[in-house]
Amino acid sequence: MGDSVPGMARERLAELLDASAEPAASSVYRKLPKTALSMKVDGVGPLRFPVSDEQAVQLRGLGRRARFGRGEQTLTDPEVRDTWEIPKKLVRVKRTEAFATALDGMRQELGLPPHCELTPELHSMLLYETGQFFVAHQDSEKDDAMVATLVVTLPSAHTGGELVIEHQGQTKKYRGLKTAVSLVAFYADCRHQVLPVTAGNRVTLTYNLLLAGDSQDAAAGHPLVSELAACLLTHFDTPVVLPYSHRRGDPPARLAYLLDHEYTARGLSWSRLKGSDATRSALLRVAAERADCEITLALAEIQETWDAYDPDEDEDGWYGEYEDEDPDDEGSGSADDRDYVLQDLIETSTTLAHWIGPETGRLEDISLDLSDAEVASTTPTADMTPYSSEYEGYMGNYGNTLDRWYRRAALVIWPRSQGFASRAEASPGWALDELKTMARAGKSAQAREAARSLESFWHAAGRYPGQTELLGKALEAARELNDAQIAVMLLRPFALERLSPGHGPAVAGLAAHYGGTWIDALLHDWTEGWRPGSYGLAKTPLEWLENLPQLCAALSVEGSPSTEAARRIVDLSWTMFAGQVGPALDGPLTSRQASWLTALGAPCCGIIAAAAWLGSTDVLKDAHQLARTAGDRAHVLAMSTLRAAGTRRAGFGDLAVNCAERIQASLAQPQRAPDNWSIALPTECECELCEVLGTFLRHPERRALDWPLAKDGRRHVHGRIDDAELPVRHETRRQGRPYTLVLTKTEALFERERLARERHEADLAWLTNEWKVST
Ligand SMILES: O=C(O)CCC(=O)C(=O)O
Ligand SMILES: [Fe+2]
Repeated sequence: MGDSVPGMARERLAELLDASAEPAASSVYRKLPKTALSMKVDGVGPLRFPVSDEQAVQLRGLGRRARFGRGEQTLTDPEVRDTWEIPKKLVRVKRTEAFATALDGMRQELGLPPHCELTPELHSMLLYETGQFFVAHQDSEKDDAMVATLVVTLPSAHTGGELVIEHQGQTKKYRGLKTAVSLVAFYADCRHQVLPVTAGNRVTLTYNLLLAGDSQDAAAGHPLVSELAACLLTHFDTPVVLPYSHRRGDPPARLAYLLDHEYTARGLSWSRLKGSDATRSALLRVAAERADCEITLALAEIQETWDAYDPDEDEDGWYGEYEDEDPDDEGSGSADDRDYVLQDLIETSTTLAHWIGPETGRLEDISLDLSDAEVASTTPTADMTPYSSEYEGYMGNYGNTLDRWYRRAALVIWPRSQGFASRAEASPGWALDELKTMARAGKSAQAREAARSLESFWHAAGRYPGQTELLGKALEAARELNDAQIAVMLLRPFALERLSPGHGPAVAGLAAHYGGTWIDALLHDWTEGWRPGSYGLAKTPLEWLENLPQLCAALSVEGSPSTEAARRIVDLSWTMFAGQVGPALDGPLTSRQASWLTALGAPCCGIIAAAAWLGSTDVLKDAHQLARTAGDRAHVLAMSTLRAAGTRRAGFGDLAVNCAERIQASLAQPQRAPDNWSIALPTECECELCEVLGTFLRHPERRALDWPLAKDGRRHVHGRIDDAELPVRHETRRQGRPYTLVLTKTEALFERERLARERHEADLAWLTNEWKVST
């Protein structure tokens, strides 16, 4: 089977389930000789077939107006139901073998498996005289086992009185006979009615048909089961074709078969599956069992991205030229999802978000991304109704796209032999607990083998939600498994910035157990994402750096390898921080730079405090070096670091002194003369335009410049002024060709310098008070 075509088994399975969904028939008919049944009614005696007018009159004498149910009530209303009901206790029916045989044939035609049996339970005997009827209704299921109704029409001369049965838009009509018994059985969800009798009398017996045998077992004998099981075996035995290559990978780890009805997380349960889902699930459960697989119910989040367009959109409207000052029009449409024309499906992503825990039987949150090779469905997702959608105008990568989000229930199936790995991928926290429990119970070899089975996907563990808790569990399991290699495998996917002070004792324990070299290698792996080119100073590491002192304190067990680990963590943190910040300290201070550097104060303070506490002199030396970098940016960083530290503290002394000196030097500079309008342009560009701009800006008296300049030139000059946040207003006078760029120096030039002096004075006073810096 290893060389089957990938994906074929999945498609076949979906086709088979498509065919299975509809029972062979929803109502079935049999005609029997009048000898198939004999009856006696107390007060009338044995009935003779066809039922004569005289016996009909006698029956009517015993009858009472038939009731019908509506909600909780039982009512009589001749507008709804006009028929006589003969009290059941007066009625004796004897059914022959022929009757039983007919019923078994009907069972089969209704699509119920052979090991199941339909047991008729007499519900009522009814007499419809000329003109009587029963309007359309659905029978209530009076018994949990009731699946259908059987109507037996006794032989009698009559016209009209047809039994009309509807199901899924189809209508069937059955009529009674004068000389034979007719049987009609129909599923309980069929609507049906009795048309008015136009002549004679119609006499019927109605039965509840009870299904014996488990409804899940009901699928056991189904002819499709063995083929479905074969599809599963092939699916789990056929290597997938890897995307973007023609190489074969491993066979799929699981199969998720998407169901057709909607379910809420709360409403998801085997016993409440709707319509065709119930039939298909019952079949797949039996097939999974036969193929030695495990199966559970899950909820999937699906996102489809379609290449789409809006038929109403005027094409020029999107791409028309616009002047540089005009705001860029947002391309997102607001029209209804169904107004767009779908072209190609670009991408689908399917994630399982919840499932019924295979062991607990309770709904659990999980997060498992499925590959296309792991998903099958009979109804394509595009035929369902999305719960949300979003249209995006031209973005560069594709043309216009329409994203749609759906929620679908799914049956998730995996080979029992891979049960641990398969479940671990969906809920890694469960897996880690399980490993710990196994190891603690003395089943070390088994636990290690189970842990090794995670290797192929465990690298993704660092992306699961709830990292702090998960890392805590991984640290525990890594210790219990008592195997240095497996421990690294379990821990490697996490990142250093996931480590919180709460993890300290566990890490200290691991370092003591597996040794300094081991923990060093792990820390190296954990900072993979910190190296240049990975990502900038994202939010999490910044906050994490603030808490470094607490983490180091938690790690520092006297003279143990974990104190070394703490030092190493501080080293790595400083290298990352300095690598990111150092090169950015050069250049003018804009408001954007200032707020970025201000936010870096607390993280920088975290590193210095931790380094001071651990006595990491190299880090401290380096930090002070960085803070002494020339320019306003380094000063802002140094000041905000001191502000974060709050008051005089070990490790920060040099920094405070250095800041104070810098401020004093700045305040010693003469103030700007009130008529000096000279502004420096940062030297970043040496083009001709910037030369003109620079000359104008430097000029101590000139305040305004009228500059005829074409669009591209104007845009460049705007850019320079805005980027450096210069106190210069720029406007375009739209007259003549080219337009004229009008530049005007503003009063902000003086105001800013005044504010800067004030800030310096305040900072100096604070440094003198809090840090005891002598001035
Ligand atoms: O008399 C019949 O044919 C059907 C009666 C019926 O629908 C009922 O009793 O619910
Ligand atoms: Fe009925």
